[in-house]
Amino acid sequence: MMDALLYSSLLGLVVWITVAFLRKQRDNPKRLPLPPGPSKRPVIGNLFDIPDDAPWVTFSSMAQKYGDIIHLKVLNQHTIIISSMEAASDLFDKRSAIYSDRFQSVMLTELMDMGWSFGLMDYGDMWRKIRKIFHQYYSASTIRQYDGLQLENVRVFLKRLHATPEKFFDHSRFVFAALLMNVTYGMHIEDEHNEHLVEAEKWQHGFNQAIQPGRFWVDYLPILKYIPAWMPRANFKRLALQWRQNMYHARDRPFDGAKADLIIGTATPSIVTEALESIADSPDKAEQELLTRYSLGAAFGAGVDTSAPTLQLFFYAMLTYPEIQTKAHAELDRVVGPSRLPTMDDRPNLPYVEAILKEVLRWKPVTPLALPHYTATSDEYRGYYIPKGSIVLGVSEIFIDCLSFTTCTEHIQECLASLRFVFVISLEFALIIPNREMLHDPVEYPCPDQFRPQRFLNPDGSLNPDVPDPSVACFGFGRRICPGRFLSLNSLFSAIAAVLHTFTITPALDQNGKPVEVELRMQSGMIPHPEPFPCSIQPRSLAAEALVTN
Ligand code: HEM
Repeated sequence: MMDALLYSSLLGLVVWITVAFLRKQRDNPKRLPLPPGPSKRPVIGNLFDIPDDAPWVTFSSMAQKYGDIIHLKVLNQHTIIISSMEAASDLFDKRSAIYSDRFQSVMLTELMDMGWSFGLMDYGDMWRKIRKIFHQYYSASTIRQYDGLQLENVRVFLKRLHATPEKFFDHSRFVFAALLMNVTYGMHIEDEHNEHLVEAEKWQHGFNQAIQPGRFWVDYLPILKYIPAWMPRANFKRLALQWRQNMYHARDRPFDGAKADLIIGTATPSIVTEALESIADSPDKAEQELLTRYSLGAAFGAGVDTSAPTLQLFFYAMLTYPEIQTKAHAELDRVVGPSRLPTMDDRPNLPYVEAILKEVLRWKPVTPLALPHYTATSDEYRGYYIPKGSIVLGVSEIFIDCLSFTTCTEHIQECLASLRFVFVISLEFALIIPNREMLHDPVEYPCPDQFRPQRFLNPDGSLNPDVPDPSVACFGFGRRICPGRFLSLNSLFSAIAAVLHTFTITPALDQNGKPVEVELRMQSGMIPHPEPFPCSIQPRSLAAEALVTN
C-alpha cells in the first residue's frame, strides 16, 4: 500500500516536472535568459524586495543598478519593470496586442468580485462593449451637457471652503464624489455621511490596497484563496468580504434607485436614466442593462481618487507660488469680473488658469505607475525572454526625485544624468508619445521640478500649442487611455477657476503669528495622495465672499 502511494507520488512528480519543462521549452524555445534583476531567494523570490510603501522608489533605484528592463519574481509571479522610453515604446506601443491586458489580481477580481470592472479586464470583446457604453456618456462631445451640474457642485464646494477652510482636503474630495454621483445617478449628496458615499469610499479604500502589486500574498499564491475567512491570519479574506459588500452597495444601490425612480416617473435625469431609456426597446435589454451597470460602476472609483489629489496639489502649488495666484486673480478679474463666477464659456478666455491646470497635472502626476499591465503571450525583447502572464510596470519616481533638487541647473544635470528615469512617468506614455513629450523632460519642460504655468504660454499670454500638453500624457495612452479624462479636465478647470476667483490661499499661521512652512509628503499607493497640510483660505474681497455665500 505504502509502495503504491510512493510510486504514484513519484510518477506524479515526474509528470509535473516533464509538463513544466515542455511548457518552458514551448514558450522559450531559444532558452533566452530573463531580464536582469536582484537575486531571488528560494521559493519566495523577490518578495521582500518590493516594499508596500512607495514601491516605485525601490524600482527606480533597482533600475539604476540593473538597467531599464528588470525582472522580479515573487513566488510564481513574474514582474517586469520598464524604465526607459525606448523599451516602453517598443513594448507598449509597437506590441500593444501583447501588452494591453491587465493583471488579474485574485484579491480584486475573485475575492472582491471586481471582474466586472472594465478598468481591470483583459483587452477583449467584453472590455470593448463596456468601454463603448462608458464613452457614450463621458466623451468630449457629451460632457458639456453636465456643465450646469458641475457649476452647482462647485458652488457647494466654495460654500464648504468658506465655512470650514481647514477641511479643504475633505472638500476637494467631496466635490468630485458628489459630482460623479450627481451626473451618473442623479443623486444629490448633502454631505460626507451619505450612506452611498460612505460605502463607495470604503470600497475605494479597499481597492487602493488591493491594486498595489505585492500587497496581498494571495495574488502570488492563489491557492490561499481557499483558506476559510475565520482562520487566524486570513485577514485578507475578511477584508475582501467587507470590501466586496461595500462595492455591491456602491455599484448597485444608486443604480437600482435611479432605475426604480424612472419606473415610477420621479427620476432626476442622469446618465443611468438616459442609458436605461435608450435600451428600453432593445431585444437584449437585460444584458445591456447589466453592461451599463458595470460600465457606470467604474466611474466613481476611477474618478474621485485621481481628481481629488490633483485638486489638493493645486492648493499646495498656490501656497508655494503666491505670485502665480496673483496673476491668475488679475486674469479672472479682467475676464469674469466681480459679479459672477467663471463658467465653462469663459474657459477659452482664461489661458493663465488653463496653464495652471496643465502645470498641476504635469508637476506631480497622481498616477505614477498608471495601472499594471499584463502580457497576453510570452515575448522576446532585446534577447530576453518575457514570460506570458508577467506584470509589466513603468517606474515614474523621477518626478519625486526631481522635487529634491533646488536649482534649475542642478536639476537639469541630475535629470540628464538619469534621463532614462525621466522617460517613465508612466509606462502608458510609451504607447504614443515620443521622448520629448515626457512630463519631466527637462528639454521640453525646463526646470521641470518648478511650478511654472507660463511654460505653456506665448509671450502675449495665449496658450502655446507647441508645448506638449501634459493632460494627454497623464491619462495614459493607446487602448487603455483614461475614458473619464474629458469630464475630469472640465471639472478640475471649473473648481480651480472658481477657487482662484473667490479665495486667496496663503500659509497658515502658527500660535506666534508666523507662517507655517509646509513640506509636501505623498502617501503611498498606486495613486499616491498628498498628505494633508495646513493653509489659510480666505475670501479675496467682500464681493467675492458675497459670490460664495449667496
Ligand atoms: C486627474 C484625474 C484622472 C487621472 C490622472 C486619470 C488617469 C488614468 C490613468 C493613468 C488610467 C490608466 C490608463 C492605462 O492603463 O493606460 C486611467 C484609467 C481609467 N480612468 Fe482615469 N484618470 C482621471 C480621472 C478619471 C475620471 C474622472 C474618470 C471617470 C469619470 C476616470 C475613469 C477611468 C476608467 C474607467 C479607466 C479604466 C480604462 C480602461 O482600463 O480601459 N478617470 N485613468
